Amino acid sequence: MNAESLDGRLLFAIPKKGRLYEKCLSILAGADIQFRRHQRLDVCLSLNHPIALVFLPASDIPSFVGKGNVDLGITGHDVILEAQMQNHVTEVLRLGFGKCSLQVQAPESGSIKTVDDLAGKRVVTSFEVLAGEYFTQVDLRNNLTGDKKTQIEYVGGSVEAACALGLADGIVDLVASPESGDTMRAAGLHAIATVLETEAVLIRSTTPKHPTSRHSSR
Ligand SMILES: Nc1ncnc2c1ncn2[C@@H]1O[C@H](COP(=O)(O)OP(=O)(O)OP(=O)(O)O)[C@@H](O)[C@H]1O
Ligand SMILES: O=P(O)(O)OC[C@H]1O[C@H](OP(=O)(O)OP(=O)(O)O)[C@H](O)[C@@H]1O
Repeated sequence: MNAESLDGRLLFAIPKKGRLYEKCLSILAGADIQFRRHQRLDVCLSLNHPIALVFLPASDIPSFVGKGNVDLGITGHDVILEAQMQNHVTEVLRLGFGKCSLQVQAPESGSIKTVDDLAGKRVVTSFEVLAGEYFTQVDLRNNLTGDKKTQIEYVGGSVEAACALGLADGIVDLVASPESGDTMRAAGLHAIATVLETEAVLIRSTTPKHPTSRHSSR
């Protein structure tokens, strides 16, 4: 595949794996967007529409869309805020799946019952921007400055293991809503605050990079 084969096509980013993947495939099927995904190839041309599907990590989609490298995408509202791309993408439609809450959690058996109990301690998360913003406010109201401030540490996954392993006093992680919380409970954690509610959204670039050029040959 080369750049010319994308000429005249709408580029549509889809999460390549994970929690949103299967639902996205259902949406494509429901819209009769037909494609054949070859093994190891992350760009596929639709067989019946002037569309190219680009399979990307959910966390990269806000930046690809926000910078105008692709035209449309599906990802989580949480991921857009974490990537700090909210001023560069427009959320066109809420999709009603991928619903979950980003929550502050602590060991159920311990003494931490509120976020103020966690202030100045160690928090592990994959959402270091959102957790950082949240605990900046917590630190301010607890008058914590300098090296007294809450320490936010990034991990790429399996966040809920951090407390049991002695890496953290609390975590910030996603909990499915309204249903599950199974991962949190299995790790002996309980939620003490909600940072935000999120779901999957359809996004487009607020300022498309090439508003006409790629589609000019149509
Ligand atoms: N348990 C869940 N229930 C519903 N939606 C979820 C859940 N966990 C995550 N999501 C949504 O799906 C998005 C992608 O999360 P997922 O865990 O699938 O990441 P991933 O694509 O596997 O990437 P990574 O490799 O970084 O974990 C999240 O940002 C969130 O919007
Ligand atoms: O409320 P629950 O139904 O238990 O879902 C919550 C879990 O789902 C997500 O992780 P995921 O399973 O996608 O894997 P990850 O931890 O590797 O990101 C999230 O990070 C939690 O761990």
